[in-house]
Amino acid sequence: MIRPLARKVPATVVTGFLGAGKTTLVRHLLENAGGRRIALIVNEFGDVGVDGDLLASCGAAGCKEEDIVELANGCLCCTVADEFLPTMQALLDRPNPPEHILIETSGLALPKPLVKAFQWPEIRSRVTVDGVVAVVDSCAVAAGRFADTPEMMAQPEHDNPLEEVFEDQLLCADMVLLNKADLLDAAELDRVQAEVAAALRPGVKVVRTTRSAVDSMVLLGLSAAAEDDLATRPSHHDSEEGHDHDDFESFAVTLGTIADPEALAERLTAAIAAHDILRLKGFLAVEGKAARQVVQAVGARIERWFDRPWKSGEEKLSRLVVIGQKGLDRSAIEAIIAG
Ligand SMILES: Nc1nc2c(ncn2[C@@H]2O[C@H](COP(=O)(O)OP(=O)(O)OP(=O)(O)O)[C@@H](O)[C@H]2O)c(=O)[nH]1
Repeated sequence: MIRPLARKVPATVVTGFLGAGKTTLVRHLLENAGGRRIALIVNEFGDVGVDGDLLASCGAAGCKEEDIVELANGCLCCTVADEFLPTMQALLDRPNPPEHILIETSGLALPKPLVKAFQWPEIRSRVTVDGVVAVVDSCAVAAGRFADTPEMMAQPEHDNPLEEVFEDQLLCADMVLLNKADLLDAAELDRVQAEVAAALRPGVKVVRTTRSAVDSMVLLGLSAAAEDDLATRPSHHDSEEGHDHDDFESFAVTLGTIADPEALAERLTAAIAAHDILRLKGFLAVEGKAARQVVQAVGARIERWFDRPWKSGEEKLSRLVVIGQKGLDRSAIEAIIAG
């Protein structure tokens, strides 16, 4: 009897700048998996694993803790050989392998080196990149977050690290979500769409979303085989062997139990306004509360909610990760946050 060739396991790479809505998308996909067994690989910038932790506690039927793998050591696009390939192999070798693999990259990762890793002989015959999905913070684009400042324009050969990362993510995409559509009006969204479309390969589908809500059947079935057409996906870093993230930095702020979370939120707002903080996120232990509070800040916008009770034996600590471009004044930011 001739056995049919085993179908390759599709993998979706979720890219997008810091705070665009990648974890929100992953959660939406897991909640709408339609019974599919999905494994998730999460990589974050900064040493506090907020995304994986949030997903592990989301309680969605398609989201089992053992199916979430966190790759914490640095950037996924730079550690493919040491971290990513063994992780993929281990997932594929499971007695009950996943039917789809989702990879949430850090907001500062370049997707192309990761897609390239799918050409490695060890995994090439077993898994394919079904699609690269770029989540865009439409609000940040509208605010000119990725555009050159007049000072940058004044320099003849200027680099804008934010713009380069953002463009690399768009240039590699098979599908783009113009997310946070709820925060803009139609005319602003039209402008954002025109700006984003200029950086896309021909034929890439653009969808406007709020809270990354998109049809999971469409998004998890793009059949792009992206590893086979890398030449059509240019990158600012094509001529480099690897790339580093020297342009960006992060640090964690650890606080005890917070008596007045409102006052802390005001101090966070003040710190974000006074310093160029791109992203701030983490968990708070609030005095008198059995549940931990999630803090999510992207630019000036801060969201907070209680997600789950502290587990017994878990250290009740408040930890926030702060991410920005190189040169953040850590002690000044810590002083504002500490109050
Ligand atoms: N108003 C609004 N907020 C959104 C939307 N999508 C996500 N958010 C919020 O934006 C913040 C960041 O969302 P995440 O999904 O964590 O973003 P991310 O891309 O995973 O962030 P990093 O992993 O840190 O790069 C959270 O506070 C979300 O609740 C949206 O469509 N509209």
